[in-house]
Amino acid sequence: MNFYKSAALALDYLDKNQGSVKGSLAAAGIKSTPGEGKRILALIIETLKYKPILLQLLVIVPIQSLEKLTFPKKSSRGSPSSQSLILVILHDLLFSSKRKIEASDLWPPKQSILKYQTRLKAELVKIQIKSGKSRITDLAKSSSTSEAGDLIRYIRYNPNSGKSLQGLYKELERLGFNRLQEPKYPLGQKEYFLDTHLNDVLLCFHGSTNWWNDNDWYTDGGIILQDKASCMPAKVLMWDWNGGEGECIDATAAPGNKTSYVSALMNNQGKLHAFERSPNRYKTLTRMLEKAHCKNVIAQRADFLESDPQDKQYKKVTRILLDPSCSGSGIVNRLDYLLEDDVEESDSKTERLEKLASFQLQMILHALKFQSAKRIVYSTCSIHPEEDERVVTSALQSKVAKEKGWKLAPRSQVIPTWERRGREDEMAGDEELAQGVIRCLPEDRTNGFFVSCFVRDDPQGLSISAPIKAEITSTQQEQQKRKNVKRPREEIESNMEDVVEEENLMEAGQETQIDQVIKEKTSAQLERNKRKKAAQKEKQKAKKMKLEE
Ligand SMILES: C[S@@+](CC[C@H](N)C(=O)[O-])C[C@H]1O[C@@H](n2cnc3c(N)ncnc32)[C@H](O)[C@@H]1O
Repeated sequence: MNFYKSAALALDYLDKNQGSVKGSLAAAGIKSTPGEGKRILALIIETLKYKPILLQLLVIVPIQSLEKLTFPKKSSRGSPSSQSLILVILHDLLFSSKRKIEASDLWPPKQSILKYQTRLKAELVKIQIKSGKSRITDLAKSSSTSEAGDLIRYIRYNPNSGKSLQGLYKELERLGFNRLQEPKYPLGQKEYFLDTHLNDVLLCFHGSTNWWNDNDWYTDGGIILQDKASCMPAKVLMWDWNGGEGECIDATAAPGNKTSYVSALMNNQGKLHAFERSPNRYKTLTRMLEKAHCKNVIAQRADFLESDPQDKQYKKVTRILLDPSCSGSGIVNRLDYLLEDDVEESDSKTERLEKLASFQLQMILHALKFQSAKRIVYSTCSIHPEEDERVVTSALQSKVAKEKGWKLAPRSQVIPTWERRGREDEMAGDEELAQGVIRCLPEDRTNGFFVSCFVRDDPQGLSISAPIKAEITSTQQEQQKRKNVKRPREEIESNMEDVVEEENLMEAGQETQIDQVIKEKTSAQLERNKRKKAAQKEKQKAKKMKLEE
């Protein structure tokens, strides 16, 4: 295979699964000689360094739509996506030492791209001048979000504080800040703009800014430091909310940034039930809610899985936020994770992901049972499909989801203007489902993140079938059993604090309807693992035999 195609395939794999560059070659099924392998690796790493600039160029010169025949929207099986192929070829044309595409002049992708080379080079020079770089290769560094100039610090305005947004603008004016009407990257030290997806509440500043230190706006809870992606679940949850609708639950609340945002979107009125299981984190939650002036939150140190969905106190709950513990793989420092060799790690990593996925599914299935719920947002700060699309797909296929009429909200209700959507091939090839969910990656200037939203029309009008009734009555027994089960899990929470805690996951022999779904999923995953291990062993054996020859 042409080495551009191999590199593009590996890029596709990385975009979908993350992991190390080295691992991506093998995982994408790319066979190469050692020399070739090194060349492909170098091309992938270099392309990733320049990817934001290359994407910027492709907005100005949209090669894929200009050359649809060469670069189709859907690539054939075993071929790389057109975007990745364009990226690796463009890299060589614009940034490699020879500044040329190393392929036959008759190769159609080369011919198509060369048609635009004059324009591409001119636009690149414009970007270079605008960013004040003396050499084109310096653009690689400035495109990295690890450089403060391109990093954005997000500030959420908190209306619960009683302070006005106009007051915040005034304060910023006093401090010498200039509000821009449009996003700009990199931002100047004294510039800011309103985020285009959460425009009325999220302010974007230069990465090195820290004007809030010792400022009353921060100490009085008028602003909250919160990553953009972490604001999305609350925004999606409260879509089309009107105060008279009912109450809300935040099932996994600490440290509480999403809770306080939901509270603000409820105008600090009505009731928001917040669960937090860990005693220490519960303390943090209550401190945080106090600082954020939340008056409508009823916080309890309790396990959400032990709550009774039929309990009278939750009768009015129509919306549930579910942001459970996850691997935290979305919280990454750009390219660092790509360079590590993770072969040794992969087995325990898979196991850990499986445990997390089972727990996450269990949480969703429990939330789906709440009698009046009609909107449930499930989010993670993970970039692994195992914790994201696959968990959502399993939940949709569950008995409780089917019987209670749950489906996935359409894109129009889930921040439709956000471009990066779900991975279709991780959702049974269903484009509509994939469009309904949101993914964020560090190159979007956010943490890696995932947001999905389950909806149903009229929970009150649904008649509860006999098997579901039985499931409901067994819930309390399940809850009692769970209290005695010890389950290990590592957790990294959404705002960059690492927390390792022991927790109950599952214990053999306690089979409920929920556990059955989880078990099915887990055994399929274990089977896959077994096959992978056997293949690895075979490979090692073959290698050893070769050496002995
Ligand atoms: C990812 S963090 C939530 C972050 C939070 N939503 C925020 O934005 O600030 C997950 C939290 O859920 C809590 N948790 C995990 N399982 C739980 C359960 N079964 N019931 C209640 N809380 C749980 C963990 O202790 C942890 O504090």
